[in-house]
Amino acid sequence: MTDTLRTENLKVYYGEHEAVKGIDMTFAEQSVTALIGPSGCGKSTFLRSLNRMNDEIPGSRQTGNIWIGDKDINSSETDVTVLRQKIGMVWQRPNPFYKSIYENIAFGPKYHGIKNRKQLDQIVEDSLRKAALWDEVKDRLHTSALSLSGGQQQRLCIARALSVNPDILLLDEPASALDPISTSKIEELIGELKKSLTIVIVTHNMQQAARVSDFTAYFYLGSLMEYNETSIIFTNPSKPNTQEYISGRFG
Ligand SMILES: Nc1ncnc2c1ncn2[C@@H]1O[C@H](COP(=O)(O)OP(=O)(O)OP(=O)(O)O)[C@@H](O)[C@H]1O
Repeated sequence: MTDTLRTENLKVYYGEHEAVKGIDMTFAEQSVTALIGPSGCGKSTFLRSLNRMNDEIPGSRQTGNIWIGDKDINSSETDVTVLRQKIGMVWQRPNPFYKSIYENIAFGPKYHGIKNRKQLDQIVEDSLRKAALWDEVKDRLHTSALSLSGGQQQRLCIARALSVNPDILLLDEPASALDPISTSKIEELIGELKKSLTIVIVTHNMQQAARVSDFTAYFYLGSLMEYNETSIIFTNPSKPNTQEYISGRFG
């Protein structure tokens, strides 16, 4: 079990613009939570705040709290590198390093001090297996990661995040740039990974949210409008606005 991730009155600003307006959310462990809502409603901004990726955006600032257990991730005691090891992130476009498949996975563990070759080999194999990529790449580990297909590159990026043993994985539209077969592989993988991880996924694809998530949060204009079990959000939402969005009437 990991410590529960929770936000409390979280607000995120870009300059004067309040992009995320006071969100209180608790994420269920070993579950998938989908963040949905029309373009510009603050899903990605909220997601990025969860492992302090917004720190990298000039002009962005935040108020409120993000807790992991009883620790505030924005406290001055937080080591951001360790935080991002524990809360990994995968972006919309696969972004492997310009290195071999092996080195993409070994990079994080090496950075965190693992030097033993056998141990690294094992981590590389385990991570690629967990990301359902091992069988496809085991004979070409030392070729460039850029020689992989887009779908394979995205699973490589998931393997890279897994290599440092995270508790939480943040996925920002991880399959939106992929073909249907690669997309279903990623969805299957999410189903496997949630057995040991807490997953938060931003998606524009309503079928995907319904298929992969246990809980769904509907955002609108920077506010959290509705948050419940996915089966309830998709069959009996409490707000008309949620119903209109999920049935494709806007957004
Ligand atoms: N780097 C940035 N600088 C300034 N404003 C930004 C920045 N990133 C996002 N915003 C603004 O913050 C608001 C929320 O954007 P965000 O990307 O979080 O929404 P989103 O729901 O993820 O949208 P999409 O579904 O289109 O990706 C928008 O008004 C957007 O223009």
